[in-house]
Amino acid sequence: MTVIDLEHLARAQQAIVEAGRELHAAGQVPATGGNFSVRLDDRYMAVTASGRHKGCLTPADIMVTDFAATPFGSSLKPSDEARLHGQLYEDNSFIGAILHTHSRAATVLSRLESSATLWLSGYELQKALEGVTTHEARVAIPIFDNTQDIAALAEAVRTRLADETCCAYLIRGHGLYTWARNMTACLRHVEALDFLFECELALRR
Ligand SMILES: CSCCC(=O)C(=O)COP(=O)(O)O
Ligand SMILES: [Zn+2]
Repeated sequence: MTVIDLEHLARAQQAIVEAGRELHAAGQVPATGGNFSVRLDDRYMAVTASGRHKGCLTPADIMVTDFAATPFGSSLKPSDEARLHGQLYEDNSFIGAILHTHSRAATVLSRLESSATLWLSGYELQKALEGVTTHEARVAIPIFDNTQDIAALAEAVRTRLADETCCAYLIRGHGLYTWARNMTACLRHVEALDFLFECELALRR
């Protein structure tokens, strides 16, 4: 029988509500863009329901699904992109939180960069990313073409990330996915990556 730790769920919901407020205020999730999740255990996640405005979430907007995005104990519709979250949790036991954002910089830069990888190097702030210790590192951010076929995209991400170490990917003309061991580190990734994307855009102008 499946048992969800309700205290853990309540903490996850609160972390997601607060992340939504912060990210909306920072211009990272305009309109109803973006979706967020927190791992509950090795099968389930707390994830935003579809179509919610991320700046004014309440705990009731955050539901439980398994990693296949099947709702558990809820009649809400999960995020259209919930399977992208589930795929990352399935394949990476260290991941505790995932944020998907739709900033202007991520949207524009992923369209300007026509190759399948955005390379970041030479920035002190890249050390805000997990595992990066020097401005001299070359940080790869994979770029996937946008699609409405989320199951196919999740498989493409799975295949590519099996061979590459990274802490984020871009979907072209769409936005950013980033992950970390917990929500605090994940929020830091969003802030740092968006700063780096803005820098890249300025350099390419
Ligand atoms: C208006 S944003 C289009 C859908 C999207 O890309 C997104 O991030 C939000 O989808 P969700 O189903 O999670 O609300
Ligand atoms: Zn999106």
